[in-house]
Parts: sequence; structure tokens; C-alpha cells
Amino acid sequence: MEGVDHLAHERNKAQFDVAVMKAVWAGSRDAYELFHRFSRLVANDPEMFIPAIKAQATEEQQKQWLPLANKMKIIGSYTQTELGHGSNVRGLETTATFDPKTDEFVLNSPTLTATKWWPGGLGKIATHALAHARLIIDDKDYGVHGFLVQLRSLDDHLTLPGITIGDIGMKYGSGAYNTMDNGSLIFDHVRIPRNQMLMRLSQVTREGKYVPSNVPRQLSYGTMVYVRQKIVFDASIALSRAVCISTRYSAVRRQFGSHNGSPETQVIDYKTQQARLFPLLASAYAIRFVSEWLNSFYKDLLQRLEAKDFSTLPEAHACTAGLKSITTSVAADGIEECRKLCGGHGYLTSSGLPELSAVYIPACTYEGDNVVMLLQVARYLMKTISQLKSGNKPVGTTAYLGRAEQLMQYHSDVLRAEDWLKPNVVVEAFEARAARMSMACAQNLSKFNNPEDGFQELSADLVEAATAHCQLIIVSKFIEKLQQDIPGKGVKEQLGVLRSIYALFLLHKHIGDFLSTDCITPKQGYLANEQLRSLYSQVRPNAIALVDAFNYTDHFLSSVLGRYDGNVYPKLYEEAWKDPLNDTSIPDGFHEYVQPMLKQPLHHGRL
Ligand SMILES: CCCCCCCCC/C=C/C(=O)SCCNC(=O)CCNC(=O)[C@H](O)C(C)(C)COP(=O)(O)OP(=O)(O)OC[C@H]1O[C@@H](n2cnc3c(N)ncnc32)[C@H](O)[C@@H]1OP(=O)(O)O
Ligand SMILES: Cc1cc2nc3c(=O)[nH]c(=O)nc-3n(C[C@H](O)[C@H](O)[C@H](O)COP(=O)(O)OP(=O)(O)OC[C@H]3O[C@@H](n4cnc5c(N)ncnc54)[C@H](O)[C@@H]3O)c2cc1C
Repeated sequence: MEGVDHLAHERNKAQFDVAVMKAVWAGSRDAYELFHRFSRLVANDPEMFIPAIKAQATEEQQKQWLPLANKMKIIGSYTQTELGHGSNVRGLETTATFDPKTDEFVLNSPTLTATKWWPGGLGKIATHALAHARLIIDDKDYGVHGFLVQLRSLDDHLTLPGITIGDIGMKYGSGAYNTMDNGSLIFDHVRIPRNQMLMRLSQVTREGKYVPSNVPRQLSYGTMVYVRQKIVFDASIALSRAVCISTRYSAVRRQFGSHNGSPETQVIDYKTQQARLFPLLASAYAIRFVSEWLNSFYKDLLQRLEAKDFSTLPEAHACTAGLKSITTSVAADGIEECRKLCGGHGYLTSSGLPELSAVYIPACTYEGDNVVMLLQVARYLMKTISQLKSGNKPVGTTAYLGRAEQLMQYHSDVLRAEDWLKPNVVVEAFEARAARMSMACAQNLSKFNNPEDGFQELSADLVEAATAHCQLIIVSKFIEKLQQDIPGKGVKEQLGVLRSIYALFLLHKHIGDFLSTDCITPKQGYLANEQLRSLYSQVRPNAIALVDAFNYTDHFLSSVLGRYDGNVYPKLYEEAWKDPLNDTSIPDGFHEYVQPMLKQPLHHGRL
């Protein structure tokens, strides 16, 4: 019935202050930032074009271009990926050849695979591209640099001479990503003034002299690092949206279990439903908190870079790449699991889940394919280990590797299931697992004469070691979050339950790592799983309140299953009748195509 809260009985069970939990969830990001995340499918993708200008343009160039971009006087596209190369940025083929006679660069797409392909906004709306191309001076190739190129007239929006642009066509399903005009672009000897090469990091003089960057060349990748840390925050929103929908629906849905006319069982009370749903609820909170930490780490990096302190740049790259990879995989897989948790109705567009999935899953690919990103983390871990011998003491997220010798002797001293509730017990187990997996890779790598051959041969193991390292970071940051002063009745206790669920779910899921590295015994693994079951019972009465704390409106969720009031069935039915198919009783085409078949006479008893 309208106006009735069908989930009131669930909300009354909450054992914590929901208003405080809402504030904890919102964290340091304001509402605009939250909304902005989902207005990202705008043409002028502010996520990339504007940050790239800020990162790679000189002050003078910023003064010229930023006001235009910020006021949408130009619409920009971050145009890096090509038909033939996306992951391998150093393999890009587009060229920008300096012409000293005219003080210009000539941009050209020498091959079909050099065609720019995928950049958002490029297909129909962008007027300018921040094009990544190989800088060529006097036939010498100086590698990939950024160039600002006008693509379309600002008068009639027609493409300019030498520019061939198109949309790359429909993408996965009917999802909203089809509102993004990801485009293709071919340059045919397009000339731009020399001052349209972004010259903050390296320059080309009027005489055609290349002045290399006096800072790490990887700063030219800075925009990708910036977006990757934002993507981690985005993962917490996407996953929490799906978890909110499937948790509320799981409390509404009843199936089996009726005795003597009693109501059927709420599916949220089935242990299998809890074992699938509650780790995702815990993961949403875990990803949110690690994204807060990552954002502060990134802001600290920016301050250091201003002071020409590059000391945390490698770690920032490894953390943004690795956490982007892990959190988007968890969120993408989690959204699909949430669909399945809603049974058949989860497959309806009106559930909001198919659309959320279709829009979200490319996050595992864009801004760095998730495996390629974990391989970057693995390189960083192997390099860190290789430097141990020279006395280099790792700090920050790899500090535990400085205690590798000690961790190699570690054995968990868990005796009872509740021992797994102690944060230090959990962190030690995760550190030992990560250290032993990385040390084993380093050991095996040392057997190869050519380290690169070894790295390729061992890359699957290295990805697993990188995953263990990133999961340790997320577990540690969840624990650190709870060491903060968090007011409110029961709030910290509930977050402590979620923290333990997150960690013990991972331990259970990756039990093979923990056993094969001899960090824990099978019995200790069994006790962890036993504790997990008990934790699910502790979350159960708070589940609805924990997803209410995400503070999402019904409009934002756009899901009949995830409605705040739980009034699902009437709204499901109402929503279905909005489908144009239900405008008429007899479907179009019936008389022309179906009825003649039905009217066909029977021949000898056969149709
Ligand atoms: C809501 C949210 C909105 C979400 C809104 C998002 C909307 C979708 C828009 C999507 C946009 C895109 O996809 S834009 C396109 C995104 N494309 C990508 O992400 C491409 C991924 N590929 C890459 O980043 C690079 O090719 C990478 C894989 C790192 C390899 O680069 P290189 O070959 O140059 O480097 P390597 O040889 O591997 O490493 C050399 C050294 O450089 C270091 N290094 C490499 N990259 C580094 C980096 N970024 N910063 C620091 N250091 C780096 C390595 O650690 C090595 O250090 P040492 O070992 O110490 O020497
Ligand atoms: C929705 C969407 C939006 C995008 N928007 C933009 C944009 O605005 N601007 C832009 O420039 N680009 C954009 N891209 C492109 C995106 O950045 C690339 O697709 C992404 O970087 C992956 O590169 P790739 O396609 O070359 O994948 P590939 O690297 O070709 O991946 C194919 C397979 O090869 C594997 N692989 C590749 N290299 C290795 C290796 N060294 N070791 C082991 N395995 C490897 C990968 O893991 C993967 O399984 C977008 C892509 C999508 C899907």
C-alpha cells in the first residue's frame, strides 16, 4: 500500500545510530562529488580532459585552455587509445612531426591501427582532442606526448580538414554507456601550432630542439593515476547501489518455509543468501574506506610533486593501479551477484541491476586493464624485494616486506574462532600470506637468466601475489578506519562486524593461498569460516539499516526492488504496464504473420 513502510519491522531491529553511519559512509566527500560520479556520462568528460591539461600543460597553456574547457566553450576528449593499442601506451602509433619551417606539428595516423578508438565524447560532440602521439623531430622519435588538436569548427561543428571522425558503434547490451559517443579519429597530416603540444613536462623549442623532462617521464601518465584513484571511490558507489537493492529485496522476498499458515521465510534469513550478500555489504564499506585513504594519499602525492619530491610516486602508481583493479573487479562481480540474489526479478530492467551492470563493468578495462594493472603492482613488489638486499627499508604499504624474514617464520596462533576477531591476528595472517607469495615469486624469478622472461613465465603467480598485497591494503585500511574516533551508539561495533566479515570472507575465499603458504592450519581455516557464520547472524538484524546508511534516494537507485518502502509487488506490476507492448492487447504483426499460421488447415492431421 502507498505510504506504508514494508521494511519498518526491519528498520526497528537496528542496533546502531543510522544517522552517524550515514555520516561515516559519506565521509570526506560532499554530496556534489557523490552526484557527480553519476553525471560522468557527460560529453565533456571532465574526468580526463581537464585534469590532463592541468597535469601536462604549462601555466600559460592552462590560462589559454582551461577557461574554455571549464565554461564548455570547447568540449574535449582524452584521446589516447588506438585501434591497435590501449594498454601499451608506449606502443601508440599516431605521429606528431615537428615542421621547423612553419613552427607547427603535423599529426598523422600512419596505419589503420593508429586510428584513435574508444575516447569518450570523440564520436559526435568533442570539438577538441587531447591527442597522444609520438613526437618526431628530424626523424627522431621522442615517444608519446600530449597535443591539443581542434577537431571541429566552433561555428558549424563540422569536422576540420584532415580529420575523419565517427562513433565506434553500439556497446555492451542496451546500457547507458551507449549514451557516450566513444569515437574513432584518423588524422591526415593535420597541422597545429607548436604551442599546442602540452609542454609542462618536456618542451620543443622554436629551433626544434627537444628539452626532455627534468621530472620522471611517468608524470605524463598522471591523469590516469588521478582517475584510477577516483575509480576506487566510484566502485564503492556502484557496489553499494547494487547491495542496497538486493538487501532490501532480500528482506521483502519470501519463499518456502510456511508452517500452518505462517508467512513464508524471508530469503535474507537463508544462510546461503547471507553468505553471498553480506560479504558484498562489507566490501562496499571496505572499498569506501580504502578510497578515502587513497584519496588522501593521492593529495599528499600532489603536494610532494609540487615540491619536486617524487619519493611516493612509485607507491602511488602501484596503489592506484592495484586498488583500481581489485575494487572494480569486486564491484563488477558483486553487481552481477546482486542480480542473482534477486532471482528472476533481478533480470528486469525495472530492478535497476542490468543497467547498473552494463554501465559499470567496463571499469575493469578502462583506465587500465585490470590484469595489466596488477602486473604493474607485481613489478613494484619485485623491485621492492630486490632492494631489500641493499638495505632499502620499505615503507608505507610495503613496510611489511621489510619484515619478510620474520613473516616467513609466522604461524597463526589462532586457537578459537573468536581469535579471528582480533585485528592484529587478521593483519598478521594477511601480511604473512602476501609476503610469502611475493617472496616465492622473487625466489622463482631469480632462477631465470633473463628477468623479463621470468616475469612473463611467472606472470599468473605474480598477479596472485599482487592481489594478496592489495587485499592486505584494503583490510589494513578498514582496521585503521576503526581506530579513528567514531561516535554514535553501536556504529563502531557494527563496522567492526563488517570489517571481520570482509577479512574472513577473503581468507575463506583464498584459503588455498593461506594453506599453501603454510600461514594457517586447516583447523584455523575452519575456525575462520565458523566465525564468519556467526558474524552473519550479527549483521542480519542491522542489514537494512546498514544499506539505509548509504542514503540513496529511490530516484538514484531507480529500482522497484530496492525501494525504501519495500512496496515491491504493486510497483513491479505498475512498472511492467508502462511497457509500450502493453498499450494494445493484440501485438503488432499478429494479423499479418501469426494469424495466417493459426488459420492454416491441418493436412492429414499434421500442421
Ligand atoms: C568516477 C570515476 C570516473 C570514472 C570515469 C572514467 C570514464 C572512462 C574513461 C576511460 C578513459 C580511459 O580508459 S583513458 C586510457 C586509459 N589507458 C590506460 O590506462 C593505459 C594503461 N597502460 C599504462 O598505464 C602504461 O602503458 C603501463 C601499463 C603503466 C606501462 O607503461 P610503460 O610501458 O611506460 O612503463 P613500464 O615500462 O611498465 O614501467 C616503467 C616504469 O614506469 C613506472 N610507471 C608506469 N606507469 C606509471 C605511472 N602512471 N605513474 C608512475 N610510475 C609509473 C613503472 O612502475 C616502472 O617503474 P620502474 O620499475 O621503477 O622503472
Ligand atoms: C567504456 C570504455 C571507455 C573508454 N574511454 C576511453 C577514453 O575516454 N580515452 C581513451 O584513450 N581510452 C578509452 N578507453 C580505452 C581503454 O583505456 C582501453 O580499452 C584499456 O586501456 C585496455 O586496453 P586494450 O583495449 O588495449 O586492452 P588489451 O591490453 O588489448 O587487453 C586484451 C587482453 O590482453 C591482456 N594483456 C594485455 N597486455 C598484457 C600483458 N603485458 N601481460 C598480460 N596480459 C596482457 C589483457 O589483460 C586483456 O586480457 C575506453 C574503453 C572502454 C571500454
